[in-house]
Amino acid sequence: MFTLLAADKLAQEGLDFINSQSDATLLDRPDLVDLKKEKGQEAVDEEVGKLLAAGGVHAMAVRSGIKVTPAMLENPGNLKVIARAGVGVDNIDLAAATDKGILVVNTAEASTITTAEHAFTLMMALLRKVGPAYKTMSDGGWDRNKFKGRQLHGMTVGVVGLGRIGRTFAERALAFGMTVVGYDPFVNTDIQLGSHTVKTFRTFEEMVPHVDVMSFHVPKTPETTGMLNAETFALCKKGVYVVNAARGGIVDETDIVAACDSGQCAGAALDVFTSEPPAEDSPLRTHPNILVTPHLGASTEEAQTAVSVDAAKACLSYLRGEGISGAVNAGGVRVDLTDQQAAYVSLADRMARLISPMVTRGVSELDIEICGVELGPAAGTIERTALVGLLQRHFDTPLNVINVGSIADSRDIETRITKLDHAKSAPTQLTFTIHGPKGCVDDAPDHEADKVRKIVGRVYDDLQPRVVEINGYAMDMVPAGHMAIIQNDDRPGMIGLVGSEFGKAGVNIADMTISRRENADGSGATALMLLKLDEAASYELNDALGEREGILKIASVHLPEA
Ligand SMILES: NC(=O)C1=CN([C@@H]2O[C@H](COP(=O)(O)OP(=O)(O)OC[C@H]3O[C@@H](n4cnc5c(N)ncnc54)[C@H](O)[C@@H]3O)[C@@H](O)[C@H]2O)C=CC1
Ligand SMILES: O=C(O)C(=O)COP(=O)(O)O
Repeated sequence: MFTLLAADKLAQEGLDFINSQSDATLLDRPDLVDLKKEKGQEAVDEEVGKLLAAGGVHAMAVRSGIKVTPAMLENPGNLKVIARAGVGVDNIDLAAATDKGILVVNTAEASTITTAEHAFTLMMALLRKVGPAYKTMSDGGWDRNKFKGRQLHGMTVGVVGLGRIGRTFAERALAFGMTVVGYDPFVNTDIQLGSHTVKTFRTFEEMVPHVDVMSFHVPKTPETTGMLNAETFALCKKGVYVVNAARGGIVDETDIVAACDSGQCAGAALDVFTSEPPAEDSPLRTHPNILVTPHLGASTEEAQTAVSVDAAKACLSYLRGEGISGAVNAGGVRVDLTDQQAAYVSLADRMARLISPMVTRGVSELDIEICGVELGPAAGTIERTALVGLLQRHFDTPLNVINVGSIADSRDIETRITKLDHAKSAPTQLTFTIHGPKGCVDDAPDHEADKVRKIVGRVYDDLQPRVVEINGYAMDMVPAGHMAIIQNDDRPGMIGLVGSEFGKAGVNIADMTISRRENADGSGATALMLLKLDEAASYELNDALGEREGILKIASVHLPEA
């Protein structure tokens, strides 16, 4: 049974969806938003932190009403996924979630039109002074001269951020006869919207002198924070209009008041604020040329229903292992794999775990060679699964496919993937080559092949995983259950010696494969035994065997049953 904590005010339809699922229960806590307003975020951290630590929450859905902080996620219990029922994840500490292996998803598509419509509404209302005109009338007045506005048709609007909402806004502006230009550092050409070309500028500073109105549709990042400020205002046409329905602080809140006071800015419409709600005495609330709405961009029946249902579905689908949609912090990982791809992901896990005890000197590079085009879509998943299998033995922190990428990055462990097409000589297979710390070679490798750790695996038609080579020793064994890897001198009596040590310890050997590798200098050969055991080999047994003459290395692992 999965429990979803709705930690914000989510539309009923998403909650109903959870309640309609036989494997899910709902913990609906819209009061957390009020708790934040009354007692602050720390109180929310404590309350949610307690719920999570108790272990009964598997998924959590939020909007922008509360923050998801490192303190809240200190002990996340069984929390596996956080869904942002909406777009912006700036209220979620992604690094903390990633470190704890928690998937973060958003519902990016569902509120695009609604938010673009709100930004457009703000632009129209701003230029026609709808806000102050309404206020005058509701106060009993009537003034037709004071509220003369401006016409959109013929104006140039600069769209900052040409993603989903920016483009949707731009299409509407074009329909109103505006000239649309844009700035987005990740869009490198002019863009075509219907029969119109939207000219894009290479820098924000280059664009601003050309526009009568600008509208922001960018995420809040260090680069976008304060991008419209006193300096960039000075580059604008006098009397520019500004719309911000993206995030508070992208337009500097002090500088916009000053620009509205000086007339450099003819008016601003703001839906979002650095701190929400802004202070009661904030000049943003009362400035005659500033129109404000309380973060209503995504607030329509249609969008809220869609984001709530999408968030609920995304959580359950991930928890059930059916798929990942809208992942913000799990690049490349997929669970919607074909049977064959899934079998190779499982093989990657087994190969990495099997070789892991032989990786005693550390890892600087992992080369993954994927042979077989059909495995291409699973490459990211294979990569992360392999990293988890390789590193987990050496880490106390629980690793998984979500957090392993950032942990590997933080330790400068480089992964390279080579994808190869089939050739007669190379069947569908995975090869992992693990390099020790840079500049470090095996203490005294007897063989060139021992400078690195290398393992090759395949999956046959029966979808069973097979290991077919370890460091130049050819073999064919299903890696499953309790296993021991023993490297020894290739001379008579070694099998008996190994058998008798296991016998003495009362551990039954269920299966065994032995492979011989000639020494490079022709001085003889070594062998690798791969043993399947009915139970785990104890440390004492490994130690005793390791002491015996002719035994070069021994390692044991426990893998899932096949
Ligand atoms: N007011 C509200 O209620 C809502 C606000 N939003 C805000 O709108 C933002 C945009 O949403 P979408 O269009 O769905 O996201 P998106 O990811 O489709 O588009 C964002 C665009 O910004 C661009 N960008 C990134 N850094 C930039 C920079 N330094 N300068 C210029 N462009 C830059 C990206 O390349 C991308 O094309 C969200 O991040 C969110 O903060 C979203 C929904 C509702
Ligand atoms: O989706 C977004 O990014 C929004 O800003 C909407 O926020 P909300 O869910 O209405 O609190």
